[in-house]
Parts: sequence; structure tokens; C-alpha cells
Amino acid sequence: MSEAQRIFKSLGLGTRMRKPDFLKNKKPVAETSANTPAQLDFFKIEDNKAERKRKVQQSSDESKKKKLKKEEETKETKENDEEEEKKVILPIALIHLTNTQNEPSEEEENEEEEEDENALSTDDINLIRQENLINVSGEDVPPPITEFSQLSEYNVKQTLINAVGKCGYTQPTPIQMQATTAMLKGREVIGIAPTGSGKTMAFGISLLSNLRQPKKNGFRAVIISPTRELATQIHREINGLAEKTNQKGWKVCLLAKAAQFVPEMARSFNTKYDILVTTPLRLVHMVSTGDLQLSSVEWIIFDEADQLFDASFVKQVDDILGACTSGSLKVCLFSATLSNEVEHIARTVQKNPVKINIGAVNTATSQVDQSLLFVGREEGKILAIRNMIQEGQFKPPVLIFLQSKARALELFHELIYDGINVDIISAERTQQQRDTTVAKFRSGDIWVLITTELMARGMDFKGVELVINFDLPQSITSYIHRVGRTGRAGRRGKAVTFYTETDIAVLKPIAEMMRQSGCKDIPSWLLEKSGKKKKDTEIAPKRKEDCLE
Ligand SMILES: Nc1ncnc2c1ncn2[C@@H]1O[C@H](COP(=O)(O)OP(=O)(O)OP(=O)(O)O)[C@@H](O)[C@H]1O
Repeated sequence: MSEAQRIFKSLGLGTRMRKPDFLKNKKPVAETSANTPAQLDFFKIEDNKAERKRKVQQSSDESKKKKLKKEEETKETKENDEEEEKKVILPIALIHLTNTQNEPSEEEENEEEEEDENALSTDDINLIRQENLINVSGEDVPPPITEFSQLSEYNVKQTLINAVGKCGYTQPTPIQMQATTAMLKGREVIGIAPTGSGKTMAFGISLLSNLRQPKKNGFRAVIISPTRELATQIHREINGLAEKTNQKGWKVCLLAKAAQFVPEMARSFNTKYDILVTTPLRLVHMVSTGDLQLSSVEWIIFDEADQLFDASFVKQVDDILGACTSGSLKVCLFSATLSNEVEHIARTVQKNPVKINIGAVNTATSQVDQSLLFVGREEGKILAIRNMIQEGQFKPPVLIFLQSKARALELFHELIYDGINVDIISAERTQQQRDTTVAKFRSGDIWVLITTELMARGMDFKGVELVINFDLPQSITSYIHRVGRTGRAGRRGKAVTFYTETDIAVLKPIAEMMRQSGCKDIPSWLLEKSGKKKKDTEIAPKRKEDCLE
């Protein structure tokens, strides 16, 4: 058994990891830098391959030297032990038996040599994590994968691995590298990774694999999301993956429409499906009327977990967890942002979770070029948009965030008047209207979408070019999620935040966070500004309903 395997065993991992090809070449090289790259550019891994290969080779060499030294030491100890053993007098038959038992067959020897070559050393694992900005905490955290094909070593069916490929995903993102192996080992996870970095697939793949096959025994996995639009999107993605497995019978249910179920349907409903995607309110309602049972649930995922575990939802979350009565229930949390307070609450419902953090904590994705634009007073905002249009900086699709529905509606009328292909989405519109608007924005029939906080989290509109914070967001957390609607899945995006004279007093936290996420053009006077530290939820000043004066 190799040293690496011994380490794996001692860590209780027991998994035989195949060493990725890029880790196999070992040439003598100098020591590696332990510095973590400042920018998170995980979709561009391929571009960095040569550099990564060099670093990994360096690490592999170091570990090889260490391994050789250890092997020599082990050999010495073994020889001493053998000497000791010979002193014990055994009957000849037993000696023979003992010797043959200890002697590896030729086949075993070859296998060990092969394992030796393929095993990942602790240094290799650390380097993969370092290269992908994966930070982990928790006991016995399994190593990350670097290729989807390695999922087979975690008992994932080939049909599921193929399905991931059919979705067009060739390389796992960092959260997928690490969260999948943890969940596949049956571990509860707290997964924090930037907006647009593929968290949905991270838990989607793991759930489908852990459930093995459709059973029609009632819901075995539940995914909770704060908004109906996001639940619909998650449902589409997981259902799409399930369908591509060609494994007949996977039933993924979206519990979103109030009129979707009548009591007579409840019985079949409780047995027909494997996975449920829902918002918390709807689920609590169905559980309280007895129309839905959660006793078979083995996995529950809270997407946008920080929002679900904050004051506005925590009661419903508590009710839902109370209804999941299975002793083997596993609770996982995913989000791009998580405060210590929320993590503390969440940990009270988790058992020995693995915490995975990708990149810097609570910062906007580095895939977005962020900027601040001074507009003087409120009326300067619409002028700024008109200027951007004239100067060709208003490249659709564009998402514009405002503080209230009334302000959003006013801007909508103004842009319609300018002849822009624009629509508006807010919580007060009917579900039908919301669905139609989202579909039209997705398909490119609408170029500009004006919205409130409703669309800030989770929504994956492919190819959004520009996010405009017409009004400052209410919190840093909201800023991170809003600008994260662009710069997704490896594409770059732009985000412009308007600010007025009144906003200057509260802008510093946003400016600091922008700098942290790699933004260089922040006026230094803004960063130096002193002032009372505001709570995360208290940034934007309350504005008049009328956004143009
Ligand atoms: N391995 C992959 N390779 C390329 N694209 C991927 C991969 N995994 C997921 N994606 C794509 O990346 C996009 C973002 O994924 P997803 O919506 O899961 O992000 P997220 O991390 O949940 O973001 P948010 O925090 O904003 O909710 C989606 O369009 C998805 O199809």
C-alpha cells in the first residue's frame, strides 16, 4: 500500500482516487508558491492548464521525495519488525501459512503498483484545492474531483456522468469538484460559492446519484428556494439532467402553483415523485393540510440558504424540518453569501457538516466589471441611462434594479416612451404575467428587464450583458446577488451602480467590497471616507416613490 493510500485510509476516506492525467508527469522542479490567486476565474481553467501543470508537477515532485524518504523509513521499521517476529517460535505449517498470507501475489503486486501511480497524495489534494480556491473545513473531507469521469469512483452511474456531458458541461466548477464528493460520501454540506458558479448542478448530480433510481415511495429529496421563479429554474435544470440519464421514471415535482393540487390528487402525489422543488410557504401549507408528507425525505437542500434561514423564512424552515421525520435526513445549504449568524443557526440542524468555501467570502464574482456612476440627483439617473444608450454602453440583455415597485413602474413608462424594448417584473404582477415576462427575457424577445429585489437571487438568464443598480441595493449581500445576474458560467459581464449626493454617505461598504472583488477604479476618497459602520441591511436610503425627481 502506498503512502498516499495509507494517509487516505488513516483519514477514513478509503476511496481509490484515480490520479488525473495532469498530475502524472513528475519532473524535478523548484518549490511552489503557496499564494492563492486573487482572481477567481474557474471556468478558464483550461487557459491556465500549462501553469497549473507546472505547479502540480512541482508539488508532485516534492511529495515524491517525501514519499521515498518515508518508504525508506518504513522499510527499516519493517525489517526490524521481521527480526523481532523471527524470535517467536511457530510450528512449520503456521510459519508457512503466515508467510504466504503476507506475500502479495503477482497480481496484487501489479495492482498495488498501479494504485501507487494513480493515488493522490495529500499534497496533490491540497494543490488542487489551492488552484481552484477551494477552502474546506470539517472532519474527513473527501478529496475533490477534477474531471466528471472521476465520479464513477464515487459509485455514480455512467449514465448520470454521460447526462452531465449531454448538458454541455465538460469540466466541473470548483464547487462541483468538492461538494459532489462530500455529498456522495453522505455528508451534509454548507456550500458557499460565487454567483453563477454552478451550485445547482453540484447538488443536482449528487442527489440523483444518492437516490440511485426512481422508487415511487414518496419524496426522498426536497429542494427549497425563496422564490417561485428560482424554484421553476432549479426544477427545469434537475429535471433536464434526470431526463438525460435515460433512466426511465425519474419524477421531479415543482410545487409552485396554488391551484396545482386538489385533495383527491394528494395520494398519488405523495407516492409518484422522487424529488420536490418548492418555495417554503407553499410547502408548509401543503404539509399543514396533510396533503403532503415528508417522512421519506432523505436529503433536503436549502438554496439561497442565507435568505431562507433569516428572520423572514426561518419559521417556515423550522416547520419543514419538523415534518422531515426520517432519522437519516441530511441537510445541505448552498448560497453565494452566508453570514456567521446564519451559519450558526444552520449548524444547529446539521450533523458534522463539511463547509466548502470557494474564493473570497461574501464578495461579488470577479467575472463582472463593476463601476460606480455619479448621477448628481435622482433625475440624473434617467439621463445617465440615455447617455449610456447614446454612447453604445447599453448593450442588451440588460437588467435594471430599483428599490420599489412604484419606482420600477415609473422607469418602465419612461423607457417605453423612449421606444426601448422593455418589460417589468415585480411581486405584485400575476404569476402568469411573471412567467411570460421571464420567458420573453430568456428568449430575447425583451431586451431590458426592470425589476425589484425579486430577480436579485439565483436567476440564471443566459448572457445578461449589463446590470444597472438604478437604486443602491439595500445591503452588500443584495449587491453581490444583483451584480451576479451577469458574469455567469464563465462569461464576463458589466455592472454599473448609480449613486446620488445622498448616497455618498453610505457608499463606502459597497466601494470596499468592489475593491475586494478585484475592481480597480474606485475613487480613493470613497474608500477613505469615515463614517458610522452600518449594518449590512441598512445601506440604501429610503427613496421617494417617484424615481425621476
Ligand atoms: N460545469 C459547468 N460548466 C459550464 N457551465 C456550467 C457548469 N455547471 C453549471 N453551469 C452553468 O452555469 C450557470 C450558472 O449555474 P447556477 O445557476 O447553478 O449558478 P449558481 O452558482 O447557483 O448561481 P447563483 O448563486 O446566482 O444562484 C448555468 O447556466 C449553468 O448551466
